[in-house]
Amino acid sequence: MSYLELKDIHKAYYLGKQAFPVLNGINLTFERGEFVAILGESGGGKSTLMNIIGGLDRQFEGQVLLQGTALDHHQEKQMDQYRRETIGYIYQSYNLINHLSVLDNVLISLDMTKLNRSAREQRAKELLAKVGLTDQIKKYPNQLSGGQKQRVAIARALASDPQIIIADEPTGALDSENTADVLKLLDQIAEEGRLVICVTHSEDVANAGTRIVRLADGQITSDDRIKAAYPVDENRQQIPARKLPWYVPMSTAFKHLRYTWTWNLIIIIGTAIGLFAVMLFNGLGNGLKGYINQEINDMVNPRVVTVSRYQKTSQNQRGGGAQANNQQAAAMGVSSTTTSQPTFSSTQLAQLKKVKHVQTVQPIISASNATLSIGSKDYTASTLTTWTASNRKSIIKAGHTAGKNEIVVDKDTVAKKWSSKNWKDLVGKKVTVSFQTTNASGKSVTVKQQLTVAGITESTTGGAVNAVSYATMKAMRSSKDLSTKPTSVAVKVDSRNHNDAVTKQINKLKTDGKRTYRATSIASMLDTVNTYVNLATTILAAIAGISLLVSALMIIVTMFMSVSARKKEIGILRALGESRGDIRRLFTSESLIIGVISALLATGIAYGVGAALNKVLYQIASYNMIEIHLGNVVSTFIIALVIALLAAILPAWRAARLNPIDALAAD
Ligand SMILES: Nc1ncnc2c1ncn2[C@@H]1O[C@H](COP(=O)(O)OP(=O)(O)OP(=O)(O)O)[C@@H](O)[C@H]1O
Repeated sequence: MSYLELKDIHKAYYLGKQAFPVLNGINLTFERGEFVAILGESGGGKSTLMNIIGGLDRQFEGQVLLQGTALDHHQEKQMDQYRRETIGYIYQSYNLINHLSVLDNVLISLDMTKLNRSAREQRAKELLAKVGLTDQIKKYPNQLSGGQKQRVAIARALASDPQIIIADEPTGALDSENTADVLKLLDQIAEEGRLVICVTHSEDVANAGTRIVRLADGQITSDDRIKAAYPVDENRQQIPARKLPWYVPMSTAFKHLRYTWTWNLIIIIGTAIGLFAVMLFNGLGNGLKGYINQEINDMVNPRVVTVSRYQKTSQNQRGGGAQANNQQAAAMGVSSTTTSQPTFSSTQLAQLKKVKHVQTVQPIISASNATLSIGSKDYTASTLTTWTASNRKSIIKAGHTAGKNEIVVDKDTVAKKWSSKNWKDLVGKKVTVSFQTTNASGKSVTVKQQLTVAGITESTTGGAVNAVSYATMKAMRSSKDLSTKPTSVAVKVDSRNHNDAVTKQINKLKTDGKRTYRATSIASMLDTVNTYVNLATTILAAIAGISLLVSALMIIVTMFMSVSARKKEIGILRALGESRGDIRRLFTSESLIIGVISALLATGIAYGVGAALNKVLYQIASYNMIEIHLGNVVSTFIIALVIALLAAILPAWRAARLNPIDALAAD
């Protein structure tokens, strides 16, 4: 049984339906320790035969047997393994990978062995020393002479310790001195017990071997042994091979990106700009939400739920926006209720107090369209209410909260109208408050009382706040024999988190099977505001995201260009034994690396620009308007990776589908 046997190999190329036969029944046997020269005219089919032996060509008839077992050229994985474990290639045009250093060119083959990292590096260095290139290992192929390149190729062919070395015109591009060196190396390789098959059309080269096979018209015309084959040490252990680990294509991709960094930098910057815009808009959305929430919380206590008696009005039935406005106003403690509204009994106040998580229950009485007369001038307070826990003290911009026979008045609609410059001076002035209401028997009654201005309020969320203490309101109404029962109630909850639960609970309370209360909380208003801010932010981010489409297209174009420019590399890697999956991983990794670097750059820019904008905006709003959260960063990375992955699919697929022989023939 021969080590390698070719049985009746036929091969024809087709142009359309027309066949051009190249090999017409080749029968040959080879043994290890031989240095076989296949000699023939140019175009005689030598390279075609080598591609069949090397497991690159699958379109032929006949059999290739390795140690008596026929190879199945249609089993892609089996052929990948065969090339990886058994074959080492040396080409006339060297076929080194330009973006890898001399050492890396050799290591790329060693990555498919089970040697550990340091052993792989040691072997690569030893092989490079053997071919006389110890000083050149850090250079790149374009920094070497032709002879040096071919020696790197020889070291690479030997790296994975293959039993068969196929050399296709290895000296075709070399001068006589380098030719002699290369032939000597090939002879040494055969002497080590390997099978060297060298294609040539030079008699001199052929004579350097142990056997000459002549090929003409697609057939063997002679087969002469000129020297005895070298003995083979059967006990010699071959270095075990393995599939390429997943991280190697990634590191090769990184090396390629580094080698072609200028072009890639442009793509990365382009992609990063789109990602940055998305991140910044999201950050702005967070900032705006935070700002609005803070502003509202500064003015209204979010732990307060405002409760009025439930009335089934025509507005309720329509569920119109006016009701929502009333509810919001009520939530701010600025109830627009009128005296004709139902009031709360003490039992009902007690019932509310008993609701779980309720801390205090504060009654409110409001009056509509009160007139505030200061000196000879009249001002209108659309609502005069009683001060409760729902009002933040921080809305008082001058003076203090209203005590007995005191009032706090709105800055814009009262104090500033009184004096636009010296509005603070209104504190301490006397004001006559009057409003009309109806008594128990339905008669119109005017309530009028002189009060002192205790403070001036400013609220930007719920309109004007004109308020007296509950005791003052009660006294004013008692003087006219009017009811002093509350028209609404401010319910303070033990924690903000229980706000919703309490609101729901109160709304569920029933008397005789009918709903009793309508509870509204500032939290629901904040929810509405947040929904709108989220919507606006998402729209802005989505518009910015359109630029990411351009980024994706840029990555696709780059990847396609990269595949076209690196066809030869793909062919070389396939010849070394890399699978289609490895090639796909190589280009996908490259795209993913572009995505990750773009996302990193975008994050850096976003934080930088965000900080700069915050500096400016802080002067205006005293708030850091750009708040980029970790979640925004994570989602940016996810977006970048998804884009990169999608952009890589087609180019990587195309690269993996390339026929290795066509790829190797690329310029
Ligand atoms: N992909 C192909 N499609 C069509 N014909 C091809 C193809 N590849 C090679 N041929 C033809 O097959 C024949 C054998 O080519 P091959 O490259 O095997 O010859 P060779 O002996 O190696 O030549 P050289 O010494 O010039 O490299 C040539 O006539 C060539 O034109």
